[in-house]
Amino acid sequence: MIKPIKEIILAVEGLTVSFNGFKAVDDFSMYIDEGQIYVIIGPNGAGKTTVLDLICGKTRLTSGSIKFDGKELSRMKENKIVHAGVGRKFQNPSIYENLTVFENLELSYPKARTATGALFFKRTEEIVRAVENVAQEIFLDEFLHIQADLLSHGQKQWLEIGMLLIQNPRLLMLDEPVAGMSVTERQKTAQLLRRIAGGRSVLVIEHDMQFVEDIADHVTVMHQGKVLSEGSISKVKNDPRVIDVYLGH
Ligand SMILES: Nc1ncnc2c1ncn2[C@@H]1O[C@H](COP(=O)(O)OP(=O)(O)OP(=O)(O)O)[C@@H](O)[C@H]1O
Repeated sequence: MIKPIKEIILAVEGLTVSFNGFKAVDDFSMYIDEGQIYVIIGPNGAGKTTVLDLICGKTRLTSGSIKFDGKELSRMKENKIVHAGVGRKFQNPSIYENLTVFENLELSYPKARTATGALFFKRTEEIVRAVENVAQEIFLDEFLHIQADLLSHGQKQWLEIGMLLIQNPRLLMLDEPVAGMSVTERQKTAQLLRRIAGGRSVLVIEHDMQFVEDIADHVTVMHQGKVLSEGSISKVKNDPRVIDVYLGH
């Protein structure tokens, strides 16, 4: 059987940003396929988080282009980028600690957040079903009515992933999703991301190499704002330049 050619969902080309003359990201390019888990690794200060900031519109590029599903993102406002289908999770979970898991997910459901949606908001069958489905995906179906501050650190991270999933993004960007998690939680997160990636693309920044091995379809190593090496995990792991600047430390 001929393998179908995957569509590119995100094309980043020649991405450059300067902060007072310092190029944090320097002529960086990457292409993410539909359904792919794409991982960026590299030493501290390599420019990884800045790449996510540029894609989600938090930081404006100096030059280059960011095309998502054919649309140029670099001139769009942050909320328009979210609407276009790009979801981003930051390093620290930003959940509503005093609300339940159910309420956190419900609030993130797109229809519950529009101006009219908020005024005439009713807990419809559709919302309840969406919340329950996502809760099951993120291993929190038995915690729906627990207040979020009572969750473990790992469960809070999953809840925030769920709050993005319920918005049905086509590209999900996660900055160090397993930092501070137990080994079991890391394994479950890998399982979760593999399942998510069936229907959408996932861009992950991570330092935990075991986790990277468990999830990555493609690895790009960044160093000083540029691509140092890329390809399969086994290729980059054995690249002497990667060992020299990152893995050997
Ligand atoms: N808004 C900004 N203004 C000035 N310098 C910045 C800004 N954002 C990032 N930088 C600098 O750009 C460089 C890249 O930072 P970035 O956070 O992207 O690295 P990183 O690869 O994500 O590192 P880490 O693994 O530590 O998170 C750093 O030297 C940082 O100090």
